[in-house]
Amino acid sequence: MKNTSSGPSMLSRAVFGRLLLLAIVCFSVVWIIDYNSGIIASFDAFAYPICISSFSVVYLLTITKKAPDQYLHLVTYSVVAGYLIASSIWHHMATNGIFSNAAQWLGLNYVIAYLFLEVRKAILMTILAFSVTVIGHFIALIQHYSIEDTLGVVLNIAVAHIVYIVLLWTVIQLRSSENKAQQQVSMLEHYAYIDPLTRILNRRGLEKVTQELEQEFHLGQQEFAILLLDIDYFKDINDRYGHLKGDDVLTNIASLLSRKINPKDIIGRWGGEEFIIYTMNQSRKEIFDYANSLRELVSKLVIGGITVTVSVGVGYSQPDKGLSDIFYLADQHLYAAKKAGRNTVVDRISNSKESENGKAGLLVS
Ligand SMILES: Nc1nc2c(ncn2[C@@H]2O[C@H](COP(=O)(O)OP(=O)(O)OP(=O)(O)O)[C@@H](O)[C@H]2O)c(=O)[nH]1
Repeated sequence: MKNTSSGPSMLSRAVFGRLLLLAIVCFSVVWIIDYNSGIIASFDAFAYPICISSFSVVYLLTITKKAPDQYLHLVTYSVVAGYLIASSIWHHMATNGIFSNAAQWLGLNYVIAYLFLEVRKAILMTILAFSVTVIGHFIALIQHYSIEDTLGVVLNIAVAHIVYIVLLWTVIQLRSSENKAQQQVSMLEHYAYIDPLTRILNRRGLEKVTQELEQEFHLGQQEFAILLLDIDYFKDINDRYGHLKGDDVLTNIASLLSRKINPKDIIGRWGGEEFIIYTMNQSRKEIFDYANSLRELVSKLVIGGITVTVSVGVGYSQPDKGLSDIFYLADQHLYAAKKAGRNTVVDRISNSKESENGKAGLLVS
C-alpha cells in the first residue's frame, strides 16, 4: 500500500497530453492577443515561445513514449512554475514595484505541483517555489519601497501561499485516508472470499461469483458449465495418514487445478473435499474432454507418496435452466460418478451403461 509521502502522480498519460495541448493553445492565444494589441511585455515576448516550444517537445515525447512520464511531468512543472514566478518578479521590477496581474497566477504553482508530481517531489517543489516566490518578490519590491512596506506585501503573499499549500495538503491527506480505508475494505473482502487452506475461492466467494454469473447467464451473454470435483475416499486418507496429510492433499489438488484450468475459468472450494470449476464458452464435447483431462492430471499427482483420484460431475448451461438447476445436475452427475466406481466423469445420466471403469465415461442409470 502506498502512503501519501511516496504516492505516484495520479495523472494518466492521456490526461497529461490533453493538459499539454491546453497549455500550448492558451499560451499561443495569449501571445497572439498580447502581440496584436501591442501590450506584450519584453519578458513575455521572450518567454511565451520558450514555454510553447517546451510544451510541444514534452507533448511529442509523451505521445511517442520516448521518456519516462515522471521526468516529463517534472520538466512541465518546472517550465510552468519557472515562468509564473519569473514573470511576476519581472513585472514587479519593470513597473517600479506596482502590483502586477502576473502575481495572481502564482497559486497555480502549488496546484500543478500536486497534479503533476508524486507527493514527495510535490512537497519539495512546493517549498522551492514558495521560497523563490517570497525571496524574489522581496528583492523586486525592496528596490522601490521601505523595508516595512516591502515586508507587508511579501508577508501578505507568503500567508496567502501558505493557505494554498495547507488547503491542498489537507485535500491530499483526506484523499489518502479515503484510499487507505477503501484498500482495507477490499483486503477484508478478499480474505472473506478466500479459503485460508487452499487459497482459492471459498464457498462465500463462489456464491458471489455465482450471483454475478447468474446475471450474465440471464442476459444470455455467457455459456458455461459447472464441474463438481470430489476427492475419492478422502476419509480413508485422513484416517490412514492423519488430517495434516489430508490438508496437504487438498492444497496440492487445489494448486494443480488452479494452474491447469483455462485462464478465464473460476475455481473454488465448495467445502470439505469438494471443488467447483466454472468453465466458459466451450462446446459440450470440449468441456467433457477438459473435465476428463483434469481428472487424469489429479490421478497422476503424487503427494508425499500418496495418490488420489477425483470423481467429476458436469452440468452444462441451458437457456431454460437457472444456475441452481445446473448445479443440481452437476451434483446428480457427481453422485452417479461415485456410484459408477469413482475416478470418472459423468455429464449425463442415461440408461445405457457404457462405463469404462477407472476412465472417463458417460454413465449410468
Ligand atoms: N484433512 C481435512 N479433511 C477434511 C477437511 N474438510 C473435510 N474433511 C474430511 O473429508 C472427509 C470426507 O469424507 P466423506 O464425505 O465420507 O467422503 P469420502 O471419504 O471422500 O468418500 P467419497 O466421497 O464417497 O469417495 C471427512 O473425513 C472430513 O473430515 C479439511 O479441511 N481437511
